[in-house]
Amino acid sequence: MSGTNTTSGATPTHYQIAVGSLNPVKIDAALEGFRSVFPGATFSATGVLANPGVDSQPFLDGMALLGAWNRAQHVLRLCPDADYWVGIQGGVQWDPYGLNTGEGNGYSGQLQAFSWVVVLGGDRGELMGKSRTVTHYLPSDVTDLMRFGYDLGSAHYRAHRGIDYNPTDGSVGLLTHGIYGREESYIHAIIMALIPHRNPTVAF
Ligand SMILES: O=c1[nH]c(=O)c2ncn([C@@H]3O[C@H](COP(=O)(O)OP(=O)(O)OP(=O)(O)O)[C@@H](O)[C@H]3O)c2[nH]1
Repeated sequence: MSGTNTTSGATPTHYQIAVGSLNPVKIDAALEGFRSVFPGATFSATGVLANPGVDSQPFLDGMALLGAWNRAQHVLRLCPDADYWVGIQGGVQWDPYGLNTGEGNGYSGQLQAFSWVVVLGGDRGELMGKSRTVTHYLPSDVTDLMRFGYDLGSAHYRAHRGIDYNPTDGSVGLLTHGIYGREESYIHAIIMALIPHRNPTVAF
């Protein structure tokens, strides 16, 4: 923590956020999320290469959560002087519900896409908040490519021959025609993951 707490016009408290990624979308989203939850403070965010410890495109909800947690833990070790440590990990999962087939077989053949966010705080990262972004379903051509090992970004790029695919907006930005971008999805999940930090006397 590198500022002074204030009640009367003095410098607002400044906090350092360490984000376990070099991806500017994730770093900017973390900054924006913290600023909206703690409007009386100032923040700066640094991206650090962190090891997710899972596949680059995990195919399971729990593995994406583990990736986000591993990133946050790694950046905590790399940047112990920061005030908050953030891990964000994208993932996909086969939709387990099968409603589109009507067969009740528990498997729809559709892929869901989402990301997990983990935010650590406290003196040694002992306070944890986590949340998942919104979920969207992937087109079948993208899904087919992912069956063959393409990650989400590359599958979109190949399915659309690069046209319209912009990694900053991501899959969600392309499919919503820009109404809802990747950064926005991360910001909303950061805000949710900050609930325990915003309510530090409440047990979760
Ligand atoms: O959360 C997402 N929302 C989207 O709309 C989206 N569109 C594409 N991707 C891709 O999902 C993969 C794993 O994501 P990811 O968390 O590993 O991110 P990343 O590889 O971009 O960054 P990083 O690993 O350097 O931190 C990467 O291939 C991303 O390009 C998205 N992820």
